[in-house]
Amino acid sequence: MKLKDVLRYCFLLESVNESYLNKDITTITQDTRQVTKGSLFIAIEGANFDGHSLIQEALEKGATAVVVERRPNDQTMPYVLVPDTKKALAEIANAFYGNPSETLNVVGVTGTNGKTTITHLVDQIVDLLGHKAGIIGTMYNKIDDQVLPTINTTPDSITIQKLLQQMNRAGVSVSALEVSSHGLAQGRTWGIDFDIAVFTNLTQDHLDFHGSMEEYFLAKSLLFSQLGNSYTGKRKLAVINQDDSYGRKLSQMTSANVLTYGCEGQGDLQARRIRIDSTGTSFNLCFQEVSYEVQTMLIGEFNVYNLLAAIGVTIGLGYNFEEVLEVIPAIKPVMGRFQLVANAKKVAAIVDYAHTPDGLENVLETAQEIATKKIFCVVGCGGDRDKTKRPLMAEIALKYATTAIFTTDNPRREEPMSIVEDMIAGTHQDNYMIELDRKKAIQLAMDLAEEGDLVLVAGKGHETYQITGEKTIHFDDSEIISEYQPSIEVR
Ligand SMILES: CC(=O)N[C@H]1[C@@H](OP(=O)(O)OP(=O)(O)OC[C@H]2O[C@@H](n3ccc(=O)[nH]c3=O)[C@H](O)[C@@H]2O)O[C@H](CO)[C@@H](O)[C@@H]1O[C@H](C)C(=O)N[C@@H](C)C(=O)N[C@H](CCC(=O)O)C(=O)O
Ligand SMILES: Nc1ncnc2c1ncn2[C@@H]1O[C@H](COP(=O)(O)OP(=O)(O)OP(=O)(O)O)[C@@H](O)[C@H]1O
Ligand SMILES: N[C@H](CCC[C@H](N)C(=O)O)C(=O)O
Ligand SMILES: [Mg+2]
Repeated sequence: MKLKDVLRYCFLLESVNESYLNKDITTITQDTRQVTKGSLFIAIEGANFDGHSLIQEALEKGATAVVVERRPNDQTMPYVLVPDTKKALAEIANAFYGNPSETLNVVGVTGTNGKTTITHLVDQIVDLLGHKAGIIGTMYNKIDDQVLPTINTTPDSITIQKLLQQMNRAGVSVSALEVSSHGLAQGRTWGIDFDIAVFTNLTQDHLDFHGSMEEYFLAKSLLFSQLGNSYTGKRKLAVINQDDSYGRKLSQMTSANVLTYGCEGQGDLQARRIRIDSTGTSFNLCFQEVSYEVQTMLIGEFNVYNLLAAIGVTIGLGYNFEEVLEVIPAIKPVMGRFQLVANAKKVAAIVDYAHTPDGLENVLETAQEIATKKIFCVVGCGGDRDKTKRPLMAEIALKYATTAIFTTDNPRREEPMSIVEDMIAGTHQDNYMIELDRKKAIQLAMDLAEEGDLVLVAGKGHETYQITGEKTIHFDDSEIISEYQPSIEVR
């Protein structure tokens, strides 16, 4: 593709001369390590590196031109000056991969908790109705049945646009994207023509990155500014949790049409009479003054919210409402989200990805509804992440659990014991134990649990690894539970 075509969606402050604009671009990249002959290199200022300091290296490796937001000292080099290279990266990726979101139905899901669950619910509904779906998110990226590994929940713009192009080529009709606040703040989703945007909730997380809840909310709200309105010919819909105060604010802020949902008596889609047991959840769904009985294998009120959001998305997609309701009982729970794991002790053992105060509270509330006796909660907090959520998570564990066992999550570059110390700092309760070895902590909870008790292992859900320092080892909470053998003697 010619450079001028690659740049067609960009706002250029200064461009290289005509002869360069007609040169062929073989690849686009923001990483000098991936530059080959004919690449277009886009300089990004990141947390560790400033790509602008690497433009000479990119040219030496054969880049045809570089895209910058600061004019280089050597103005004879082939450069393109733009106001914002992160935005330009997204626009360039969009052009290079053929503007795939124009033809795909793209659903963006944002909020503190529920993104992975909702994208998987949408994926399953679309699939059960006989269409092809794709996912970009925390656990993996998925193009119809093809599963690809991922690093970020919301990848960089080039990866996203490439995946969307592959989805288009594979005949996917609906692509469900998890849109993280980091992704929004770093402009990874600019250039995507979203059709539907979902807001789940906003509670404390990532304050290390955003600084305050206001900034965090502002980042989340960018998805809804980007959604635009319906005057472009495409149907645009914002699906918003009406029970969340930030959700109510967003409804006022977006220029798109809004469909609200909730469980507290407000919203276009409402769940009433929610009943929860260890096999699933049932509720009455009220929509346009008609009430429908819904049954799902998913457990917990928080999952009712997730299901309402997914149903809202299908309304936005124009699917037949009754047909959607018919497939709901067939939807399978999402891996690592209130996942019941069979075990030799025959106790209710649950693995869940709750890694925020609100997530943990929701899950423990649900646990309380199905537990008949004691609750043991194994939980830790991630290293190199928001420290202020640590004591809040410990407090919640201590409030709901008979005994909490504090352990490691992914300590990353932090000292495991100091993370636990942050968790218990200030607590006056003593119903906890500390076992830093997560495997031993899970086994300890299983040892202590008796018939009728419940063990909740929180924080890592589907993860199959543990990161300590620079080392990543295989680690799987559910594997430890299912392989657990009761010892004769209780430790
Ligand atoms: C702090 C953060 O968000 N970092 C993200 C960011 O990387 P960065 O800013 O550190 O980049 P950098 O290393 O400073 O490099 C700057 C630029 O120089 C380039 N470079 C660098 C070195 C070199 O030799 N040559 C070169 O060209 C890089 O390619 C880059 O373009 O941009 C990268 C590309 O988009 C991301 O992969 C990376 O995510 C890291 C891995 C990460 O852990 N991020 C987490 C915090 C995150 O984003 N999490 C959210 C989910 C959160 C949630 O639960 O909601 C997510 O969406 O994953
Ligand atoms: N709607 C919800 N409201 C509150 N808590 C929820 C909700 N849905 C899920 N949770 C809790 O949050 C955890 C994470 O859920 P999920 O993976 O769907 O969220 P996410 O937004 O994708 O998280 P991440 O930001 O890590 O990608 C679940 O394991 C559960 O404990
Ligand atoms: N997307 C979240 C996931 C946290 C999961 C938890 N297990 C941890 O490692 O802290 C984050 O990166 O903050
Ligand atoms: Mg997720």
